[in-house]
Amino acid sequence: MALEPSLRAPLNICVFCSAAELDAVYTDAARTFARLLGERGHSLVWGGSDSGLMKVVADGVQEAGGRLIGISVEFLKNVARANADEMIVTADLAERKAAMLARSDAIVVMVGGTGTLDEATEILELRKHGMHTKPVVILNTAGFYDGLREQMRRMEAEGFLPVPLDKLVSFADDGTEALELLGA
Ligand SMILES: C/C(=C\CNc1ncnc2c1ncn2[C@@H]1O[C@H](COP(=O)(O)O)[C@@H](O)[C@H]1O)CO
Repeated sequence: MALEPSLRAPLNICVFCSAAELDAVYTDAARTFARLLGERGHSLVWGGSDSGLMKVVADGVQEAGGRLIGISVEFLKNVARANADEMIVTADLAERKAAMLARSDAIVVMVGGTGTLDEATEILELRKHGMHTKPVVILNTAGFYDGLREQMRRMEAEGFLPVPLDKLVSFADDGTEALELLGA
């Protein structure tokens, strides 16, 4: 049975998402998710930048009262958000992904490009090998990840995955479902 919101422990939720400026179909969904996250007292762990969807999510969490934990990287530190509650600067992308995972209780993958895909696949690969057990949810706004889900189902059906797909990752249609899947 799901716990009442007031009884749920606040989580550090890591969000991977696009650094690009996007259509309202994506920004509206990101704003809604970010607001829920902040209102429920969770903290956002994210790439630290103040651009694109990353900014939309950080703004939404902060405006709703949530904490911001940025994990930037040396070559992008000049575009890091100024008013995050914490900002860590790592030496390179590999160190950054490790720090993001270490600081998080759960991971949500929102719409994004190669940067987001790189982060998502690394986190899933580590989970596959039992290097962590943190839940990973793909927020499939407007069916953006339908193709990826199809590909992963094929990997599972044809024996490419050593663990059942549903033990590796869950897909959510919106922010409410994503938090529900995390019990958050
Ligand atoms: C505004 C400028 C650069 C900002 N770019 C990024 N800042 C911080 N983190 C980034 C940036 N680009 C990629 N990342 C990380 O990858 C994910 C987004 O990548 P995508 O390819 O846009 O999906 C995101 O989760 C970040 O952690 C100057 O041009």
